[in-house]
Amino acid sequence: QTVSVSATASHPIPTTLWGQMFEDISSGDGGLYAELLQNRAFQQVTPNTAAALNAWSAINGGQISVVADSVPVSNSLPNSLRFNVPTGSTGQVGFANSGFFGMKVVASSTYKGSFFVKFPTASSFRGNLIVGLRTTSGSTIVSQSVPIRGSTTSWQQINVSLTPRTTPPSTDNQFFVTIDGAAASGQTINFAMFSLFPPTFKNRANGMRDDVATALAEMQPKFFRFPGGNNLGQTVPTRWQWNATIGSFLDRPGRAGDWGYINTDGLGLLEYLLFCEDLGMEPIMAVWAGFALGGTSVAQTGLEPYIQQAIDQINFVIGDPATSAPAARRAALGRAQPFKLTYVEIGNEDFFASDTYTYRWPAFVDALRSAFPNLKFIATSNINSPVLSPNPAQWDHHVYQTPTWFAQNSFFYDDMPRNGVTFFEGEYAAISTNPNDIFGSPANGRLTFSTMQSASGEAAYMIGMERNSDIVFAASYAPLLGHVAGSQWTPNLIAFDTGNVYRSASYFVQKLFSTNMGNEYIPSTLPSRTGTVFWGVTRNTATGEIIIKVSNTVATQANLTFVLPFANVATSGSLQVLTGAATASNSPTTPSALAPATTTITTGKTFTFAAAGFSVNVITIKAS
Ligand SMILES: [NH3+][C@H]1C[C@H](O)[C@@H](O)[C@@H]1CO
Repeated sequence: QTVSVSATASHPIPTTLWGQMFEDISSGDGGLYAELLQNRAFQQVTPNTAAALNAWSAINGGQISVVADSVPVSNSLPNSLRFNVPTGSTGQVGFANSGFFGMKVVASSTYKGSFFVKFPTASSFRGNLIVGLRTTSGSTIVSQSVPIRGSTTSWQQINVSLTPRTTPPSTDNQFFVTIDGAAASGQTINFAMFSLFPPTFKNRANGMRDDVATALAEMQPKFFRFPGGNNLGQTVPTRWQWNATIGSFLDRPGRAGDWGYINTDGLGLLEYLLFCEDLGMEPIMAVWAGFALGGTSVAQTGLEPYIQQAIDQINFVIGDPATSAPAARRAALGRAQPFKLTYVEIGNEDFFASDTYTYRWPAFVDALRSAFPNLKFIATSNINSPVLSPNPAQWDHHVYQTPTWFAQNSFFYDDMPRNGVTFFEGEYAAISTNPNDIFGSPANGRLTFSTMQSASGEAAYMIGMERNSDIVFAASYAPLLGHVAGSQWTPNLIAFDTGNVYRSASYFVQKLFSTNMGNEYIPSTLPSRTGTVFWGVTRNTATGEIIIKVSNTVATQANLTFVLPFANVATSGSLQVLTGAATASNSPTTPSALAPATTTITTGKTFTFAAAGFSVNVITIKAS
């Protein structure tokens, strides 16, 4: 196959083309968000139930229960941990938190802990709490003594700073609080709002888990879609609400998330926005748009308060503190300057409620567009079905399919009309090899981790989106992150457990495209729509490099001859290649089965290239 490359670019590559979609789907709390304690503030639990004590356990006979405190630590956090030392206790008595499937502890790292404590009734007790980290088998890793007294009947915040000298043998570790049982026999002490942070990404307070955030940063993503996805809201009262996710932890009630567990909302709107800036990403921010996934749509006559809440959410991001209360909240939290925001998504997957989207879309867009005329609003129902008014200028298209589907739909956007409407491929992934049961179980073809076959199929589809990036302005694989021990969805771009991060085959494909984007598209001989090998050419005008991406989606090697029209073409270029067996994948048991390799290849005005079976290739050549 000969590929003739054009001398002139057809269109600029949008700066936002490759990015990340994020929602908390076993990926926020216990994942990207660095808080180590699970159920840290007993949010949204029913007092006096075993479930309320999730992740908490007693030590040496300590009696613990979650109670609705008569004087809670804050209005948003009505529950406390009631700790009673049985009379006749001996030895250290207390309780522990098991984190999210344990917690990673590393020597010489400093773990910053805090909690609130009070005696519900005054007593003459004076003594010390021992606060620290221990292995699940009970041996202390590091601890600190904290004096308390029974006269403290109002909430007192305690802060500890724990720096272990040794690294424990595993991640089976706990945070603990104990007291001398004999000295404290019969005492009752209340606790609230625990928190324990390891060192975070860029050392941000209330920040991100360093190894996970580092893996995200390595992709050099250009946008970040948040906070959902489904996690926008299963019911109207439990929807994501921006104002419940900012400020002090004491003011964040948490919510029942859409994936079967409580979201602390410690990872909130300001944390998302700061993370966008830390990684050089533009936000693509969703507003809840009157449809709850459980099936409820707010009636047209009842939308106003939710539209106002969306306006306030946007004002928190870009408003003027002098004229907008939500913007003044942002300034009071230390950020007077507005954040960069171009795109706002109206809802999520509203094809589940197209009938009401026909009135919800105009209600939100008309109000938001008049409040923020410079923003672009993305519709989330099926493209032009139903027809919406006003006609959306941006659509969010999602597709989960087989590897073959992606290879066969590399030309998905080639036939779209060029009429000013642009597209956000907000979620796409090859998730099953079974076209008759895409969302089924692993026994029925569902992928647990992406494979070389799925990643090369996705690459073929991405080559198509790059070719059509005059109308595709952004695309992101989904879901981005998932905890291997408790995920609601597979495959994820990045899997992680308590101590490790696993970069998938698809992760390396996303990274290859995002770190080798170029800034203009160079047309070339089109691949066959029904073929199995796909290629695309871009140029980086700053470096004078031609970037050729090739995806071979089948086992047989593909031989290509490239013909470049440029006067000067380097005789050698760099090749970054990800290749392996069709079913090869990176997983906890085979964490580095697949990794890109960089070599030098012979290039020139005309050169041949052999694309290995099941391979994704990026060739970079100096040319002018
Ligand atoms: N059902 C998928 C589509 C939705 O937007 C996401 O929350 C889910 C996983 O990426």
